[in-house]
Amino acid sequence: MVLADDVLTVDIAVVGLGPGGEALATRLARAGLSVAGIESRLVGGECPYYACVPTKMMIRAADSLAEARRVSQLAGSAEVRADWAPVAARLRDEATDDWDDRVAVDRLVAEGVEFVRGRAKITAPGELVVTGPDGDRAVRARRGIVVNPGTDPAVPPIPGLADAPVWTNRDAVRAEVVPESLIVIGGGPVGCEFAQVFARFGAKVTLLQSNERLLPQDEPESGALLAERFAAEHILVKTGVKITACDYDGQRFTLQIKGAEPVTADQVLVAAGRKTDLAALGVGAFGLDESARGITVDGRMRAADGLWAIGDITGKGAFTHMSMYQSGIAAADILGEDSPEADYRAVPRVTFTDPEVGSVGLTEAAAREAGLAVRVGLARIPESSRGWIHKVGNEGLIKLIEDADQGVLVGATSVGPTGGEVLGALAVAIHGEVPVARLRHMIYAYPTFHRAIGDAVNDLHE
Ligand SMILES: Cc1cc2nc3c(=O)[nH]c(=O)nc-3n(C[C@H](O)[C@H](O)[C@H](O)COP(=O)(O)OP(=O)(O)OC[C@H]3O[C@@H](n4cnc5c(N)ncnc54)[C@H](O)[C@@H]3O)c2cc1C
Ligand SMILES: NC(=O)c1ccc[n+]([C@@H]2O[C@H](COP(=O)([O-])OP(=O)(O)OC[C@H]3O[C@@H](n4cnc5c(N)ncnc54)[C@H](O)[C@@H]3O)[C@@H](O)[C@H]2O)c1
Repeated sequence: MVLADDVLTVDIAVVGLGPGGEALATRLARAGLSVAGIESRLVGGECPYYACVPTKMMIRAADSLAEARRVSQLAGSAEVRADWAPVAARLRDEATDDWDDRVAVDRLVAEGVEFVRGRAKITAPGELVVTGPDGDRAVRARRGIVVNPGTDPAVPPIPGLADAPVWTNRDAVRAEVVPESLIVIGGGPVGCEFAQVFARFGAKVTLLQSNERLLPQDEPESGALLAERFAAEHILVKTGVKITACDYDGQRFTLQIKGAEPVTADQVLVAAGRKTDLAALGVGAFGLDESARGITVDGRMRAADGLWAIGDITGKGAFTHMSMYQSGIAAADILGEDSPEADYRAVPRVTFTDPEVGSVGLTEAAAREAGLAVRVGLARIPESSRGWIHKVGNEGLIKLIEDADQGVLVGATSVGPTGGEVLGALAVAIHGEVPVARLRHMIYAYPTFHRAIGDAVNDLHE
């Protein structure tokens, strides 16, 4: 790298070090390129500090409480007293180093990446200005710029909401105590995961969802099943609601709801989706539309000549595994390596509620909308041998979507106690285009949860 006139000149600048950006900067530096890694908050991004890792630790703890509470129906008796303190300590000490990225920064620097702390704005192709704690720094990237800026929590434009001390996911993972009562706004993956965790730790939870169902990106059967479980755990779910105002009196929050009674709680958690800001990133310098929600990329992650984009911003699925997948493809393109282009036919996603909700590929509705000759197969986990043996906590299902013309699966859902793990087999079937006829003659181990896949295959019908 060359420093001239206070300009940091490198081969590649990586803006935003989420999971994919961090991996990409490291890989390019290892390959011998000079790389500037630019991060305004924490190296590693949302996933290790505010999202996947801390929330899954919370879920692990909450699930252990739920299992202990099931003892009375299976194995005697157990007295369970929830305590948030070990969870808060684990998130602070084990997961996030008290939300400190020193270890990650040192690792990056040891790999040869020039780390720049600050917010980058692209000013021209190959040129950026980074505004950091010590002022502005110019960066020139000779071969191009990779953006991995992720998203921020969106707070809906409800009067009074933005001014009140509501939580987003970034506050909820730092909670030192569980509120006595909690309103969760949003019934997507974030809202559902947090609602169940805090309810299992004793909060009286009300979940307000504008859509008619929970997890609207998934099959309707999944959301319905989750709603049943939430009801059994005394989580009050209201769907199809329109929140019209938020009042905060210094202690309690009251949300006004159109055509219904207001709801009051000690805390509000906003989990209503994510937002992006392409103007702040300056991608207009490459001729891109800065009012768009995301950045369109080709199969090699190219957004323009000298600009690559990876992660949530590409709109291909807001998951860490997507960020990492696209990171590998962009790296291969930059390094001139031979690599297949991106293939999004079998994108898996898992919401880690209990039961876990996993899905891959197309939903039934999406397959029909695409004009495919759809056949659907369904198997209920409680009706399977393993489900019956498992007894309490056995809710779940397998739903398969076949393209009958091709004789292959194009979509699948796996809900159940290990729904996310069972999903692996279905992702292989879709990704590998395994003929349904072959799946029908496969041997599924007895008595596993995944054996229900065989039942769903046998159920495939128009
Ligand atoms: C509560 C929650 C739970 C989740 N759980 C899961 C899960 O279990 N599994 C899963 O696969 N996914 C999960 N996700 C999604 C996952 O967190 C993201 O998909 C993942 O972090 C990948 O995002 P990314 O690579 O696009 O960028 P991010 O992780 O969002 O990182 C982007 C980084 O870029 C930085 N940045 C942005 N703009 C600039 C700029 N101009 N200059 C410098 N730096 C900048 C930001 O500070 C940030 O650190 C969850 C999300 C949430 C909110
Ligand atoms: N396990 C995982 O992989 C995981 C977990 C959490 C999040 N994520 C990813 O993070 C992203 C963000 O998740 P999310 O759940 O925040 O967003 P989302 O967009 O998936 O869901 C937000 C929900 O909030 C509802 N909503 C929006 N405005 C509302 C309002 N004013 N009142 C009531 N409800 C309202 C919507 O109907 C929607 O269902 C998703 O793309 C998801 O894939 C992944």
